[in-house]
Amino acid sequence: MLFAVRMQVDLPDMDPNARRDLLREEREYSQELQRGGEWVHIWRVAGSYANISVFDVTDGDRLHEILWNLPLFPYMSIEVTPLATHPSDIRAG
Ligand SMILES: O=C(O)CC1=CCC(=O)O1
Repeated sequence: MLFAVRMQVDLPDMDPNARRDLLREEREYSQELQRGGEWVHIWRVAGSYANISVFDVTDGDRLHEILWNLPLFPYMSIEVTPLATHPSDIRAG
């Protein structure tokens, strides 16, 4: 199942080393899922500390598990949009 996910990040003031470590953990976690094929796209939302990502996962439970375990999850607002095939998509056959 494909899902589009918008993640808005709102980090509180924190120790600079803790912030650096947190962002490194987030990048490593995200890149591992990208290499595994479940995190298909990640795009920065221009002008905002947010991203729009596309996930290809078995079901909503798996997406929830991925999002819940994001190191930045406590500092994010997340919107999930399930995706379906568009009838005008020339690749859909
Ligand atoms: O910077 C962001 O948009 C938050 C984020 C999610 C995965 C990642 O590597 O950064």
